[in-house]
Amino acid sequence: MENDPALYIGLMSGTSLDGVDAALVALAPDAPPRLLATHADPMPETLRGQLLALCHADSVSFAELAAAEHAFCHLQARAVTALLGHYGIAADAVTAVGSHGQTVEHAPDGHGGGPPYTLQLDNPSLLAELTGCRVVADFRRRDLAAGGQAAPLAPAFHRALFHDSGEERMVLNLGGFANITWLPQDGGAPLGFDTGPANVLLDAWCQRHGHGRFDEDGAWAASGSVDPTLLERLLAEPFFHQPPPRSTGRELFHPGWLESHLSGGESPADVQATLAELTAASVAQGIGQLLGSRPLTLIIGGGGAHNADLCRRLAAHLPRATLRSADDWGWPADWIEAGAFAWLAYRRLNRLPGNLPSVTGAAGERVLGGVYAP
Ligand SMILES: Nc1ncnc2c1ncn2[C@@H]1O[C@H](COP(=O)(O)OP(=O)(O)OP(=O)(O)O)[C@@H](O)[C@H]1O
Ligand SMILES: CC(=O)N[C@H]1[C@@H]2OC[C@@H](O2)[C@@H](O)[C@@H]1O[C@H](C)C(=O)O
Repeated sequence: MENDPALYIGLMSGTSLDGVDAALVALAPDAPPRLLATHADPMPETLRGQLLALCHADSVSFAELAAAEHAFCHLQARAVTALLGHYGIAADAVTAVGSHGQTVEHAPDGHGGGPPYTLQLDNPSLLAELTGCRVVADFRRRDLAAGGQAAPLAPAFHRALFHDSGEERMVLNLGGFANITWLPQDGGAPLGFDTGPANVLLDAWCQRHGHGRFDEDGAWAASGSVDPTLLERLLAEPFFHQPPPRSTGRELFHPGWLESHLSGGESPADVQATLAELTAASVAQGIGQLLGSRPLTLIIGGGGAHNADLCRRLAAHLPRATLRSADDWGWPADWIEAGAFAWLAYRRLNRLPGNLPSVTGAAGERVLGGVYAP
C-alpha cells in the first residue's frame, strides 16, 4: 500500500570510534519516524587503531587509507546483515541504507588557507555489493559545497522527532563531541552548533590512566576536583567563543591539545573532573548564547546521557532547564544519530532537503547524498 511506512537502515559510527550502530527505522510522509530494531557492532581494536592513526596523520599512504576503508565497510556490512538476519527481514524489503561513514578529518573552514573539506571514510559501492541493499552516502559534502559547515546534520532530524509547540526544547548530543539544537516553540528555524568536546577527551584521559575505555557513570571524574586555573585555560580556546555556524572535531580537540594546557602538577582525577566540567560549561555557554536563561526542556542523547556525573554538572550550570533523556520520548538516547542517517536517506530518495541552513550556514536547503543501486 502506498501509505505503508518504508524501511530504512541508518548506519553511524561516531567520533568516539566505539563501534558501528545500525538502526532500522520506519518512515512515512505523515507519521513521525519509528525505531523498529537496532544492532551495534563494537569497533575491533585493530580497526580502531587504524582509524585513530588516520585521524592524527600528517601524511598517509593510499594503501593505509584503502585498508581501513575496506575493513570499516566490512564491519558496516556485518552490522546490516546481523540486523536483517536477527529480525528476519530480506535485504530487498529495505528501501535504503543511509551510511554516514567514518569521519577522519573535518576542516569546514579549510586548513592552512586551503579549501574547505570534510572526510568521511566510506565505500558505499562495496556496501551495496555486500548487503544487497541500495545505499545512500556522502551526506555532508553537498552542504559544504553550498558554503555550509557540513555539520551538525542531526538537527533536522531532532526537529522531526522532538519539536513541540508547547515548550522551548533544546536537544543535546553528548557523543565524542557535543552539539545542541534549539527547536523554537513558535516553529521558527532551528538553531544549533557543535559546542566542543564531550567524551572524546574524557575517554582518552581515562584510557591513558588505565581506568578503562570510558569513565563509567563519570565515577572517576566525580572523585576529583575541578582545577579552576586549568578550566580557565581550556575555556580560553577561541573555538568556544566563535559565533555560529561552527563545528569541530579531533583535529582541534585531541589529547595533544589537552597536554599543551597542563602544567604537569595536576592529579589525573582532577584533570578528569576538569574535562567533565569543560563539557558542561561549554554546553551551558552554547545554550545561553541561543536562549539566554529562559526555561527550557533539555533532551539529552548520545552516550554521555549515561554519564551521571556529567548530567549533574549540566544541571548545576542550567538551573532553569529540565533535563530529560531522549528515552522518555520512546527513542533511546543511543540511537538518535543512527536514526538520523536512516531519515536522511529517506529525505534523499524523496528529493527532500536534509540540511538546515540556519544551522550549517549553507546558502540554502539542499538534497544531501548520493545513491548507490543495490
Ligand atoms: N555508562 C556510561 N558512563 C559514562 N560514559 C558513557 C557511558 N556509556 C557511554 N558513555 C560514553 O559515550 C561514548 C559514546 O557515545 P556516542 O556513541 O554517542 O558517541 P559517538 O556517536 O561516537 O560520537 P559523535 O556524536 O561525536 O559522533 C563512549 O565513548 C563513552 O564515553
Ligand atoms: C564531522 C562530523 O562527523 N561531525 C560529527 C561529530 O559528532 C558530533 C558532532 O561532531 C556533529 O557535528 C557530527 O555528527 C552528527 C551526527 C551531526 O552531524 O549532527
